[in-house]
Parts: sequence; structure tokens; C-alpha cells
Amino acid sequence: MNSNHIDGKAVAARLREDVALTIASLSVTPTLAVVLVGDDPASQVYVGNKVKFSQAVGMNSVERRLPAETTEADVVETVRALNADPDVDGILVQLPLPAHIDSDRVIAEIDPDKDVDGLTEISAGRLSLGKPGLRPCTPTGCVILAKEALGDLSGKHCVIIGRSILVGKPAALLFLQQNCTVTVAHSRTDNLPVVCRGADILVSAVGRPNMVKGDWIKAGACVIDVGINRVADASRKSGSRLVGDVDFAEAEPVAGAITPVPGGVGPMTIACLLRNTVLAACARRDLPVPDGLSI
Ligand SMILES: Nc1nc(=O)c2c([nH]1)NC[C@@H]1CN(c3ccc(C(=O)N[C@@H](CCC(=O)O)C(=O)O)cc3)C=[N+]21
Repeated sequence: MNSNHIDGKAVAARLREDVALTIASLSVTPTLAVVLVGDDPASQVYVGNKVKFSQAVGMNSVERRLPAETTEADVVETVRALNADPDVDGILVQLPLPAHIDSDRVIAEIDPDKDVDGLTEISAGRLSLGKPGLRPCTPTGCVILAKEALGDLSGKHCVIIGRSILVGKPAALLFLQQNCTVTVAHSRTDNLPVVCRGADILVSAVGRPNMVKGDWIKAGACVIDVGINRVADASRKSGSRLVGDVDFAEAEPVAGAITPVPGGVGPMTIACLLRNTVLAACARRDLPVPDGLSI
């Protein structure tokens, strides 16, 4: 691995180790519940990984697999039962849900104190107000990786491309909390390459393969690539491969530090989910934030 690559797999493994050590020191075993509706193969892989890693760190894992034709009312009922179960610390409803189900309605049912995805209105409000609460996993992973490369982020200009509820917006608030100067750019931003060239930290969360070019990047900048895009590749047995939003070949020689895809932000998302589950387990019992899990 090149010296300016940020090794998300290694940082995630370290975070999972910290999670495992924390769990070993607690008098309770945190429990993560995952709700999966339907049989989208990509979702099955993520859910499988979540279950595998939660068990590896010594956490209990509960799965609720429901058929694709499950009604919205039945999914809501499943979430309510997990809310009411005192042994369940974290609830994740895998997205996207089948088209006949309103995911906003389902997410609104999740007890905010068990909302390990940080997606409820209460969690978003707590983040926005700077109050304690559960933060979305992917943006948290971005902050941890930027700190891995740069240390203290105070005063850095962070440009985020993308304003999604899942990544862009919460990332802006989390980098602001790190005392960054934050710019949120998006599809209507004028002179996007010029805006990006002002960034000390460039976070791309768009979902367009190879969109961010080398000349969009300030020399020495830290580049965090959230995009996970599958593109055709006839040279692969599978016929495809994953690429980020950043044109890696162009960006790598310019950047001071850069996350690869795969092996960058993706593994951090799952590690942060496990971290959130431990944080939820502690907060629900009025225990302090464990040493080693603060960022
Ligand atoms: N409620 C909810 N919360 C989520 O956080 C959520 C979700 N729904 N639905 C699906 C997306 C997608 N997602 C990923 C997590 C890890 C990798 C990951 O670890 N990727 C590996 C590569 C995996 C591969 O090779 O296929 C990597 O980037 O290195 C990818 C994608 C979480 N999501």
C-alpha cells in the first residue's frame, strides 16, 4: 500500500479491537438487531458482514429477515417489538426497503436511543444542536479517517460534495464539530472544481464513478472517497469492480492522503455501527462513554 493511502481496513480493524476491549470490560453484552426485508443480494452481503463482525467483537446479534412482500405495518410491528425488548441496544433497518414500504415511516418508529444508524429525526436534531446522541456511521468513519491522516482538524477547510441525508449533511455537521471550516457543494454548485481546489479535506459522497479529477485537488490535500460504484470490468471474473467518486489514478499523485475504494470508508461504516451499538448500550444504562471509543 502506498504511503499516502489511508488504510480504512486497518483503521476499522483497530476500531473493532477497541470495541471488543470495551465490551470485555462491560458487565453487559450489547445486542445489535438488524432488520432485513426482501432478498436484495447486495443487502444480504452487508447484513452478513454486520452479523459476522458483531459476533467477532463479542456482541450479541439478532436478525429479523422478512420476505419482500411483508407489509409496512408488519415491518413497523417488528421495529416496535425490538424497541420494547430491553435486551436490544441497537436497531438497524437495512435500506433500501421494498418500494411498497415508506422507509421514513419505518425509521420514525425506531427508538432514538437505539438508533445506531443515526437516521431518526431526534438523532438528526441532536447532531444539529451539538447534543449527545447517536451519529450516522459513514460520516463518522470519514471524520476518523481524516483524523488518522491529519491529526487535529481545527481550522482546516473541509469541502463536502453531496448533501444527502445519509452522508453529506451529517458529515458537514460532524466536520464542523471538529472545528473545520465547512463548505457543502452539490450538483448545482458553480465552479465545482475551483471550490474543491480550496479544500484541505475533500469528501466526495456523490455516487458517480471517477467524477473528481486530479486537477480538482489541492496539492497535499486529504481526500476521503465515500463513493462505492460498481463499474463493468471485462478483465474481472465477476465482470465488474468497485470504484469511488474520485479518479484515483489522477488524484493519488496530487493528494497528501487518500482513501482507496474498496478498503477505505466502507469498512469504517460497519466498525462505526458496532461502536454506536456499544455507545447506545452504555447510554441506555447511564454509563459514561468508554475510554477508547471517543473520537
Ligand atoms: N440502514 C442502512 N445503513 C447503512 O449503513 C447501509 C444501508 N442501510 N444499506 C446499504 C448501505 C451500504 N453500506 C455499506 C457498508 C459497508 C460497505 C463495505 O464495507 N464495503 C467494502 C467493499 C465490499 C465489497 O467488496 O463488496 C469496502 O468499501 O471496502 C459497503 C456498503 C451500508 N449501508
